Amino acid sequence: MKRIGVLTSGGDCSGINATLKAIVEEAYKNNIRVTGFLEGYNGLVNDLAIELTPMQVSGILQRGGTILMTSRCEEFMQESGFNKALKTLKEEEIEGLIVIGGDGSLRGAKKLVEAGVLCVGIPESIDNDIYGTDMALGVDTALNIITNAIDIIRDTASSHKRAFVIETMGRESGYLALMSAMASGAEAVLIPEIDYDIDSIMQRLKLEHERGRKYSIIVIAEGVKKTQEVAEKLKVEAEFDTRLTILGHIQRGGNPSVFDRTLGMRMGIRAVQSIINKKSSVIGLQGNDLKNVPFDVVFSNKKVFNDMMLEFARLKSR
Ligand SMILES: Nc1ncnc2c1ncn2[C@@H]1O[C@H](COP(=O)(O)OP(=O)(O)OP(=O)(O)O)[C@@H](O)[C@H]1O
Ligand SMILES: O=P(O)(O)OC[C@H]1O[C@](O)(CO)[C@@H](O)[C@@H]1O
Ligand SMILES: [Mg+2]
Repeated sequence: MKRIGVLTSGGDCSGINATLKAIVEEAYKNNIRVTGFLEGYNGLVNDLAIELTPMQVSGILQRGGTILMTSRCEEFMQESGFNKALKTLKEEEIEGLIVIGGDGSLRGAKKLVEAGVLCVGIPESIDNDIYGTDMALGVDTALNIITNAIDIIRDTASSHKRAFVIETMGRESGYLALMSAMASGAEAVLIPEIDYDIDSIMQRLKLEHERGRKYSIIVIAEGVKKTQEVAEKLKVEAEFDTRLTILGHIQRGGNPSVFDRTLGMRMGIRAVQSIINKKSSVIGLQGNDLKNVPFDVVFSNKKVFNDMMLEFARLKSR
């Protein structure tokens, strides 16, 4: 094998650059050269190719974002764009492709496999909504940022006797909200996966305030789509001095945690080895081990919370 390709697609996260460094170094160790496609699938559709050498990936390990840039590419989802992507892979003499991205990007990778491309996916998305891996790349860093932000908000909430409604990202997944609520000791959490009862939450919080609690933190996953409504209710009906913080894109940047650096490097090395062994699959972290999970398995199952997390969510959502 002489040359492999790599691209990063969908929302970025921290840990991608560490992964790219490991991919290039592992490939060079095996006398394989690496082409980086810029801007996700747009780089395949429009042949935006660059040579990635060990020199180019030195000093990037600790940086957030992706040096390859990323995008959401509509054209790739259409037949004409997809065919252009196949043509690029042929013309650039790519013998295997590594796709680093979220569930959408991996669906794209699955289509490439079905079209005969040797392709390995690295699950990367702060949403942690990909079946077959306990953790996607970037989740741990995002959780650390969110938990740190909630700790900071707690200081001001407690000084002012306020209720704070904090919205996390995650699309349809409540993973970030639930885990950060647990890690920060939030009083309540609302996620799309679990039925919630806002009136009962308000009653509980009011009772706690009567007993001496001076502030409340309510974490809401963006997928619930009720953040404004809940904040308004707390203000008007519960008469809490309420503030709303939407954390937004600070959840997606910053230096990767040690966990994401090492996860990315391990997944990167495994991805190159899988390409060499001609194993099209998604690299999943299961327990402490990496596994090659077939694309079909990834997309025929839905990621769910374990019983303990579900119990915690139920307790905090009423
Ligand atoms: N079903 C699909 N078939 C082919 N390509 C797809 C498909 N879904 C998504 N893609 C490609 O992957 C790109 C990224 O997908 P998407 O916007 O869903 O992000 P993602 O990879 O899930 O990452 P994240 O959700 O973390 O932002 C799309 O813009 C498109 O180019
Ligand atoms: O950066 P964009 O394109 O606005 O996308 C935001 C979305 O991407 C994610 O950060 C990752 O999928 C989601 O949590 C969020 O809903
Ligand atoms: Mg996604």
